[in-house]
This record gives sequence, structure tokens and C-alpha cells, in this order.
Amino acid sequence: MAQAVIGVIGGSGLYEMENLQQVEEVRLQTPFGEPSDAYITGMLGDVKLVFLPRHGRGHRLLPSEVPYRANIYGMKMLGVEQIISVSAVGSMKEEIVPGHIVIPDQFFDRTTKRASTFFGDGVVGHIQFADPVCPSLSEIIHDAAHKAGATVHNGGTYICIEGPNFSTRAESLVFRSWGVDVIGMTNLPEARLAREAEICYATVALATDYDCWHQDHDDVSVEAVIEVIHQNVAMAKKIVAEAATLIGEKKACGCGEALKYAVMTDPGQIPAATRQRLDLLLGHYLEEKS
Ligand SMILES: CSC[C@H]1O[C@H](OP(=O)(O)O)[C@H](O)[C@@H]1O
Ligand SMILES: Nc1ncnc2[nH]cnc12
Repeated sequence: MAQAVIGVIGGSGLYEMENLQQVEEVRLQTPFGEPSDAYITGMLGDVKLVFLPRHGRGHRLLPSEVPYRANIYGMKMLGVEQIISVSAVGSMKEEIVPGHIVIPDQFFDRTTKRASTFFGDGVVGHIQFADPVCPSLSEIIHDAAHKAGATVHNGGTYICIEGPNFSTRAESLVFRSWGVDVIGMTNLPEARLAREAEICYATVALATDYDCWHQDHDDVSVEAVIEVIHQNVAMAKKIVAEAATLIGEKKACGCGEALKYAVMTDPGQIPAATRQRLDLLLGHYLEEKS
């Protein structure tokens, strides 16, 4: 069996992975610019791990500034077939207590400034996105979270806001009335681009606060978020390590063929530069068609 290559995108508070063997730092240029930082690759048991801190080491990039396309394209260049995102989120439900883990299965887009498709410039494509995360990778990380001793909520809707400000109280109350479970600023463009790149994607969301809707809790602040992250970062790393041991049991899914019927454009009409830029993602389909 081919060696599994797992990508890990570390969010707020997760800027490195421990216990990797044969560690290398890989700096990439992609047709979509430079990723957030160098990728750190290494072995975790039999599994190759490719780690990228989403906001860069030192947390230098706003959610709106993260080069999502370059980050996902770089993962593809490194042979990653599954991406585990680790993210801090606000809880929008009483029962999701700060310190709990949520494995979202839906997203709701409230972003306004993100470049979040590889298509365009003469090639039109439409992926299916009704179920935006990989069900079998989600199952693996759910089991991994359980094994790591976390209190874990299976499924839930992650509303992705533009930020960088946290929500107003009116927004928070409206989002709650929509029935969302958690709130964050980063995961939706990643999930979309991972699907376009035919990479499985799932999220380990660490609830860090009750945003600003809860009458009995302080409004979210960076200070409070950091405190909960510090208390739980070891557990988040343990979940990733457990997921690596379980990845061999992952069930089949459709993520690897997401582009099979997605492209509308006549291959003969795709500009050469666009074709070249998307060769890694689309090349094999275009050859079949032309
Ligand atoms: C530090 S609180 C707000 C910040 O935390 C989350 O980041 P990430 O998803 O990278 O863990 C949230 O999306 C915001 O970017
Ligand atoms: N309340 C919140 N809103 C948006 N992003 C967050 N990340 C962590 N807590 C958050």
C-alpha cells in the first residue's frame, strides 16, 4: 500500500508538531504565490506528516491574509491526500463547553474577501459541496479525539466570518438563531479549495469561548482564547497523532474524484497559461477529454 501522507494545518496556538522523525523544512513557490510559511515534513510512525501553520510562525497573517490557495496547492505538490485542520472556534451552543472538541460537518459562509477557487482565467468548474468535509476522515478524527480523551461533538455547523474583529452581539444572536454550532474565521476557504484539489479535508475544532451571546460568560477576547488553547494544545497534538495511527483504516470516499465532472470548459479553449497553472489539479482530466 502507498504510504499515507497527511497534511496538518495548524491554527491559532498550533505552530509546530512534536515527535516527528526525519524532519525537513520545505519552502515552496506555487502558481498561486507563497504559502503561509515553510512546510515541515516528517514521519509520525509509518505516516508522513506535512505541517503548515496557517497564520505563519509567529502568527503574522490575518484570516483574510492567509494565502489559502497557495497553502492547499503546496499540500498537493507534496503529495498530501488528507488534510486535518486544527482550529480555535467560538461555541454557539450551551452544551459545547470551552475545552470541548467539535468535528464540523457543515459550513456557512460569511466571508467577503477570500480568493477561494482555483478556477477562473478561462477555465470554469463547479464542484459538489453539499457535504463540505470528508465523512471518512471526519470519522477517523472523531475516533482519534475520543481515544485522546477529549469530549467530542460529532458534526455541527461552522460559520466562517471575515474578521478580524469578533462578531457584534447582534450578529452572534442572529447566527445562533440560524442554528450554527461554532464560529471561526478560516476553515471554509480551505475546505472548498481542498475539495477542488481532490484532497480529503476535516477539522478538529477546539471550542475556546462562548463568543458574546452568553449572559453568564465574558465576551470573547484573545486573552481568553489563548488561555483555553494553552490548556488544550497538547490534546490537539495527541488527536493528530492518534489520527495518524488510524488513517490506514480510513474508508473509501469520493473526495479524490471531485473534479471528474466539474469542468464545463471545452479543453481546447482553455488558455495555455491557465492549463499549465492547473496541470497538477486538472491535467489528467483534460488529457482524457481532449
Ligand atoms: C485567536 S481567536 C481568532 C482566530 O482564531 C481562529 O483561528 P484558526 O482557525 O486559525 O485557529 C479564528 O478562525 C481566528 O482566526
Ligand atoms: N468567538 C470567535 N469568533 C470567531 N473566531 C473565533 N475563534 C475562536 N473564538 C472565536
